[in-house]
Amino acid sequence: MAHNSPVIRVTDASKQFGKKSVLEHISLDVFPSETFGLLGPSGSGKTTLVKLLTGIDQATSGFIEAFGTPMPRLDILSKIGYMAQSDALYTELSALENLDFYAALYGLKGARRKQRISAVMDIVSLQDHLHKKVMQYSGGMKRRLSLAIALLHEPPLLILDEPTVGIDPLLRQAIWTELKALNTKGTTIILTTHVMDEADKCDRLGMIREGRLIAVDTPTALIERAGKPSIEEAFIYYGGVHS
Ligand SMILES: Nc1ncnc2c1ncn2[C@@H]1O[C@H](COP(=O)(O)OP(=O)(O)OP(=O)(O)O)[C@@H](O)[C@H]1O
Repeated sequence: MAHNSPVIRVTDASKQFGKKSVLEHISLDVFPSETFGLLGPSGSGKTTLVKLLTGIDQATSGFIEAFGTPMPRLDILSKIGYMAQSDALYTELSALENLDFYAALYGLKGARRKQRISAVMDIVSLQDHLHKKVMQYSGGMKRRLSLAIALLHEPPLLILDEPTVGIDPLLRQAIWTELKALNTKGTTIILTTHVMDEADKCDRLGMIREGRLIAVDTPTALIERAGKPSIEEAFIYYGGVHS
């Protein structure tokens, strides 16, 4: 892993909603070509943090930089592929019409647009459902289409909020193979997950508990430090079951 300039730098970032403190003093660097996983119990602040990274939301205090530029910045958005937890799809349109819409937003045209749409639909195994209306898609198919859209413009940074929820194990494995291939080509990936064998596939993990980043390291080092035999048990340990 090349530890040159970070793709993402979070410096002492906190986020409050009204009086409620959701993220507290988060500092974190994510480096080029890393797969960085954010792991933590439900409600711990993972989605809030990824929204700060994409510039969708702003920190109450502290700094977020992407590609060396303070966020939020509109021109940085083209470098980020974001897959939100709730799908941003037009359900009354077909998958192709959705893909065309996002391709136009990203400035993909002509043969290149066609080629990218075909490539991303292959990755998520939805080629046979290209012309189907999204309202006829299952929940898992919608997640896969959302992932396809995030990959469309080949962004150097992918931010994926629970990308494989509702996706069957075989396809999940295929998607991971693709994500790892993108990693090898230089794409940086930040994702949130609850799935333990996915956490294990990350180069590094950040464990969040009650809005605080309590541990950041490789899965192996986190397991060793917790003195537990598996990521699952280390997760429970860091998740606050220990006193
Ligand atoms: N817009 C908002 N206004 C008020 N509170 C919010 C808002 N967004 C999130 N929260 C609160 O912030 C906390 C963290 O939420 P967040 O969605 O970041 O957690 P999470 O770790 O992603 O959870 P999950 O794994 O269940 O998706 C929760 O208590 C949530 O209720």
